[in-house]
Amino acid sequence: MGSHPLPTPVTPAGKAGLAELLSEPKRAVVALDFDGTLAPIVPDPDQARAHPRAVSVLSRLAPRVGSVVVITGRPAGVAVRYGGFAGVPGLEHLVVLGHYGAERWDAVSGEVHGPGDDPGVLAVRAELPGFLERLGAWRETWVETVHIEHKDGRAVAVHTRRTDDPQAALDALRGPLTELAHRHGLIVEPGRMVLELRPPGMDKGVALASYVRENGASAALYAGDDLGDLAAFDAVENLRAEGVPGVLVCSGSNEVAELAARADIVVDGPEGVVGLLGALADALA
Ligand SMILES: O=P(O)(O)OC[C@H]1O[C@H](O[C@H]2O[C@H](CO)[C@@H](O)[C@H](O)[C@H]2O)[C@H](O)[C@@H](O)[C@@H]1O
Repeated sequence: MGSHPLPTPVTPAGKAGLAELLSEPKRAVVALDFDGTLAPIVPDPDQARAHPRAVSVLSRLAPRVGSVVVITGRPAGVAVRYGGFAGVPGLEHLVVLGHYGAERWDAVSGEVHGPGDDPGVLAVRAELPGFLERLGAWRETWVETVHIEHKDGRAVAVHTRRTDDPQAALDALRGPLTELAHRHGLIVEPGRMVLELRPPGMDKGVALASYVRENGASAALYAGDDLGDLAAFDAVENLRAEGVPGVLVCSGSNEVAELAARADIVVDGPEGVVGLLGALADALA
């Protein structure tokens, strides 16, 4: 047995979702965000790794449910690497949907499939250093410590976590980066101390709904921590309205309030998520 009891969802819809998952686990989809949910938030995005117990817990849970899928803003291959998800007994059927669902890795083939480079992203990539430089009023204060993350040719993320005042830097960058994104046909995806410029047309809600349908799932659980996960929360609520019960789990933090307000279960960050998944695996054993 794990050390965490299985929490009781606070809403009737969440209770119905968990009950369905427990009664027909082989028809359930368990969908999980990566950063902030399976992986603790760290200052350097390149140093993020799955929680030390995440892989072992997932490898216990995955054989007991219909499907486990990770849905992330990361490139799929990066999430697989930072998660340590490849070649793990028990995770032979794991799927990772990267770039908010635009890209797909599956453990069966070990291959990533997705669209190629986006011309708007390539243009932003070339323009961004000079663009930030021209915001000269900030140069001597925090712009030096803004971190640019190039996500293949599919997105560019501008991180402010390591600046002196991350929220102020984020607020100051939002307008200019939105103008830059729109000029190149992109959208701005806001997140935890990050503004990501990426192509429109896909989000975690579209990705989750189509994955649930593809698997003919009778129930879905989704766990996330950030604003990009709200679309997946919407998808679970839409699925419920269509008669597919679901559970909304918030990996809680002091940075994002929106998910906790809508969740059926709130746990304490990745440590709490791992505890919940372990309790679920125990309940299904
Ligand atoms: O969809 P996700 O898996 O949650 O990915 C969202 C973004 O996560 C990463 O940034 C966040 O995690 C970093 C590492 O802990 C942290 O430094 C940063 O402040 C967070 O915003 C990732 O770097 C982005 O590319 C993802 O889009």
